[in-house]
Amino acid sequence: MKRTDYLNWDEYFMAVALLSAQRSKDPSTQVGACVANAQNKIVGVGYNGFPRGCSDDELPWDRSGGFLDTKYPYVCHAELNAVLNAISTNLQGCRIYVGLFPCNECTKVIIQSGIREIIYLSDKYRDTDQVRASKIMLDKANIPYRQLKTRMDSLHLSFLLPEETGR
Ligand SMILES: O=c1ccn([C@H]2C[C@H](O)[C@@H](COP(=O)(O)O)O2)c(=O)[nH]1
Ligand SMILES: [Zn+2]
Repeated sequence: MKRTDYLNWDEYFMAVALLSAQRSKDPSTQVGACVANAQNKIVGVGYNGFPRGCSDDELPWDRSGGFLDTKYPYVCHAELNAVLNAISTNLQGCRIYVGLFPCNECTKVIIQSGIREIIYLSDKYRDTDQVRASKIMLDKANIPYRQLKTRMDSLHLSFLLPEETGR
């Protein structure tokens, strides 16, 4: 009998986004993104982090203070990295899976890249003007967005060998 508790495509790509987020050094919000094409192949992944060559130990991770003393002017958002890391610049018809609803700057990148759908988990910044602007642009551009509905609360990964766990 085949397994029935396997991940569906949406769960699989969101899990890849969440796994990618685990690479983020941001102490408060770790965001991951995964771009999948119409053939359900992963074509790009990313997470929020500082640009290449900008040391994680030298730039600030603070949320408050003078603008230049916070992470905000420096951090590359997960969606931007996923698009820039993609194996092709042509993302027409792709979907992007993100842990957090995209900000307005990421939304512009998503629209311009040709991505045709956004699937997200958290919308914790829904009351900000950035996310309001995202939704205005997405509605005008006819790009649907939906929150992932899943029967799963969590996913357990183990690095132990099967013989070590007795499974
Ligand atoms: O579209 C987005 C919006 C935000 N992020 C990243 C940028 C920051 O590293 C965190 C947000 O930090 P807070 O401390 O919650 O303000 O999320 C992103 O990758 N994509
Ligand atoms: Zn963003």
